[in-house]
Amino acid sequence: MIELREVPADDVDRVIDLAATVFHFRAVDRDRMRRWAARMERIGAYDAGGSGADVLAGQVGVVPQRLSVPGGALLDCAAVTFVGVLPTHRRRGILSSMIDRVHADAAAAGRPVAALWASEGPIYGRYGYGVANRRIGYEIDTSRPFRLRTAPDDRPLRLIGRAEAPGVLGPLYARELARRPGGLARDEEWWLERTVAPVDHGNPRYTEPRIVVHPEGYAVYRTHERTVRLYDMAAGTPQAEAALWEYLASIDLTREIVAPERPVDDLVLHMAADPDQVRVTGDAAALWLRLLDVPAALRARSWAVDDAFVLDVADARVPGNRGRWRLATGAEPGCERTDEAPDLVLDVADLGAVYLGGTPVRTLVRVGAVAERTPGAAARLDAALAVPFAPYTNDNF
Ligand SMILES: CC(=O)SCCNC(=O)CCNC(=O)[C@H](O)C(C)(C)COP(=O)(O)OP(=O)(O)OC[C@H]1O[C@@H](n2cnc3c(N)ncnc32)[C@H](O)[C@@H]1OP(=O)(O)O
Repeated sequence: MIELREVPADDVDRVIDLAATVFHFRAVDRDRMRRWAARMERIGAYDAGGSGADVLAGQVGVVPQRLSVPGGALLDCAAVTFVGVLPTHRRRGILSSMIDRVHADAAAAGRPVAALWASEGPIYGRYGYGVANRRIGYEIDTSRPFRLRTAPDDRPLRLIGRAEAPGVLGPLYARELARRPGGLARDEEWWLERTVAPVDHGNPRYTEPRIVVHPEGYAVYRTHERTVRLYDMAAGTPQAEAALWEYLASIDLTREIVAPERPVDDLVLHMAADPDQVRVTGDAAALWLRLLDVPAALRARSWAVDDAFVLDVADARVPGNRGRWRLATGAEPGCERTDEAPDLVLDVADLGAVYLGGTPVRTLVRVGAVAERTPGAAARLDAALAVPFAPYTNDNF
C-alpha cells in the first residue's frame, strides 16, 4: 500500500538517493543537494508493503517561489522539482497521486500557480501544465571581430567575486524581473548555489563563474579552452547589453560564445552587424505553467488592452477552475464567474501556455486546441496578453 506523507528532514538522504536512481547521476556533492532538498516541501510516496520496512518509492519536491508576471507582480508559485518514482513502482499512478497532493497543498498555501521544467514533454499536459515560454540557444563566432549595430555604453566594466553577486547583481536582476515575465525571485542562497555556483556540474571542465558588471547590467560566464559559455545576463538598456556582448566577444584566447539558454527575443540576433556570426543551435520548451487559481492568476497580471472576454475553462483535476469566467482586462483586471456564452473554450493547460504572453492564442486556435466561438476573440485576447519583453525563465530547477 502506498501512503503519501511529508518526508522528514532526517530522511533527505533517501530523497537524494531516489533522485540519483531515477535521473541516473552519482550523488557526489551531497551537502549541496541536502541544502537544495532543505528548501523543498517534500512529499514522499512510501510503500509499506512486503518487506515490513518503508520504501521511499516516489517523491515530489515543491520549492516555494515567486514568479514574475506581466506588469511586474511576483506571484506565489509552487516550483515543482525532484519528481521521481522508483523503476520498481512505475506506472501505477504514484505520480498522479503526488501531483494532486501538490496542487491541494498549493491551494491551501494560497499559491495561484505551479511551475516546472519537464524531463519529458508527454508527462505534464495531463496535469494541466502548458509550455509558457521557450528558450533559444546559439553560438557566436568570435574568431573574427564581432561588430554590433548598437553603440555600446562604454562606461567601465568590472569583474567581481562570487560572494559579491547577490548584493551587486540583485538590484539589476530585480529591474529585469519587473519588466520581463517568467523570471524567478532569487535570494542570496539561490544566487550563490545556483546562478553563480562554484562548479557547473553538467560541464565540470569549465572554470568557476566569472561575473562582469556594468552600471546598467551584468553577465555571468565561464570559460573552457577557446569557449565562453554564457549563463546569465541582464541589461537595463540595449547599449549596456551591447557593451556586455562586446566584452564577451573580445576575451583574449577565445573564439566562440556559447549561449545555450537565452530569451526568444534576445537582441544580439539583431545587434550583430553580420548575422551569420550568430548561429541558432537550439529551441526548446522551458517553463511549464499550471494555473491553480484561475481568477487569482488572471487578476494578478497586467493587460495591454482594455477589453472583456468570456472564457470557458476545462480542468480535469482542479474543479474550482472549471466553467465560465468573465475576464475584464482593464487597468483593474477582473475575473468573475458568469453564465454568458463563451468567446473562447480552452483547457487550463492552454491558459497556462498563453498566460505570460509567450504563446499566441491564435496559434492554439489554428492547431485546434482552443475553440473560438466569437470571431476575432483570439486576436483580441492576444492584443490584451501582449508583453513588451518575451517571457523568459533562466532558472532551471
Ligand atoms: C519536474 C520534474 O522533476 S521532471 C522529472 C520527472 N522524473 C523523471 O523523468 C525521472 C524518471 N521517471 C520517473 O521517475 C517516473 O517514470 C515518472 C515520475 C515520470 C512517472 O511516474 P509514474 O508513477 O510511473 O507515473 P504514473 O503511473 O502516475 O503515470 C501517470 C500517467 O502519466 C503517463 N506517464 C508517466 N510517465 C510518462 C513518460 N515518461 N512519458 C509518457 N507518459 C508518461 C502514464 O502512462 C500515465 O498515463 P495515464 O494517466 O494516461 O494512464
